[in-house]
Amino acid sequence: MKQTVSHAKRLRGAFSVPGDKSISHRSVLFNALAEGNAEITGFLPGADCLSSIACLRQMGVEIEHSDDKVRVFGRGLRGLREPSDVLDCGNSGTTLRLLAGLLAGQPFLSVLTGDASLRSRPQRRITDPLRQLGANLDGRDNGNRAPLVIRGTTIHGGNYELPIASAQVKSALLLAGLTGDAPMRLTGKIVSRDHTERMLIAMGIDLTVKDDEIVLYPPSHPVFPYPLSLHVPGDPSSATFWWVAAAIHPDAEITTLGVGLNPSRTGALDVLKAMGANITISNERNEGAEPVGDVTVRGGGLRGTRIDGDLIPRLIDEIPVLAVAAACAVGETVVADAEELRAKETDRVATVVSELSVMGASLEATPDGMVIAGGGELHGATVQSHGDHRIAMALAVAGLVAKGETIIAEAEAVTVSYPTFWQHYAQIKEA
Ligand SMILES: O=C(O)C1=C[C@@H](OP(=O)(O)O)[C@@H](O)[C@H](O)C1
Ligand SMILES: C=C(OP(=O)(O)O)C(=O)O
Repeated sequence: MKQTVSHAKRLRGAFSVPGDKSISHRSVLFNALAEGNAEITGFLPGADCLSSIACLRQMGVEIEHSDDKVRVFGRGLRGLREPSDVLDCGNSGTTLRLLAGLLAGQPFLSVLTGDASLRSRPQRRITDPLRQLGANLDGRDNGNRAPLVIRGTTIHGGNYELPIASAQVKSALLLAGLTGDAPMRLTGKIVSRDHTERMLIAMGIDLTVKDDEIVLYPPSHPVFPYPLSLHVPGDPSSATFWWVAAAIHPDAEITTLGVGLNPSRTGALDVLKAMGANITISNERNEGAEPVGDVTVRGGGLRGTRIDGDLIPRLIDEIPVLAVAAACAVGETVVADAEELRAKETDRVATVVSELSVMGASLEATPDGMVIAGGGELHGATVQSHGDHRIAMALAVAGLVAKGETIIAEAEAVTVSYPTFWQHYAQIKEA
């Protein structure tokens, strides 16, 4: 599908973005292992989370789902059954990697695959440590690419030092550890989004988090994990599209209501503040295990900044749209230490640089990020999402300030994480 977008005179709106993708995945994956039933509201009905539901159903988990409401009938840590077919994770890295950990300790055979993008993404980051813990799994390219084949077995606890700050790797190992025969201790780069830790603790799992280590003790009593009913907060990664839209537009005021403000996810807010954006946070509260609030951004000028180091895992999925902010800012922005961008749905260094260049931005790829000159005027053009949801939405935001019309090819990719994106896009322009 091609979507044509054009310059907006003004932007206004106050609305809730859909539920957090990371928490939605975890809400169904973890509750499938619970001893009892859980009700989830605010669930993200995006294609990625629907892949998680479909895979769980293939393993005998009963799940009722209607729009943003989900009921999961937990089967306990040892109640899943062998799927009779390959498990298709679609476009979702989170589904594939968390399931690989979860299935490593289940007593049956499973095969995990996905679409062409997912099958091209690196998996040794999970297969290597899982093998070290005793898992029996393999895949194409010596275990580095899906399809992955898992012959479930007893997982041994032990120590693993995480070489990359990845919540997917951390979560895969913790899920494998749940059915292990000894405690699992993770050290190294353990600081990344921490929804798994928060949720497992809330489900009664004995898990301790310190500055330099996470230790998980496999539950010894069959009442664990408890089911966890929850309301999923709005996704800050989705809200960032509107925060940037408002920040780069001279006549804008947009409020995103009930957005997750977990500090491991708010790097984009910190960067926009450092760039001089006019941001107000109100109504801060806790919902379940997560902090939330309302975020209002008003239009104004931005200046260039540096995005690197510890900030990167706190905003990795927001970099495509932050690049749009940087292209509209005065002065240079440098993104560094972000080689992980190259291992997402597309090589997001390459796709951001090629598509924003077509719109007149002046930016260059580096091995671990990009340098964006800033200050240039964007103009409409025909651009490609390359089937990547975050690239499609970042280009749509650029189109709000570009001169003339922008045509975005493969714009349907937004359904992966934000199925109502185009409705909200129309609303903020018409309000
Ligand atoms: O754990 C998660 O829910 C996610 C972790 C991040 O990936 P990495 O763990 O590969 O950094 C992120 O990019 C992805 O969109 C969701
Ligand atoms: C990288 C992403 O997701 P995943 O790894 O789950 O495919 C994303 O949503 O930007």
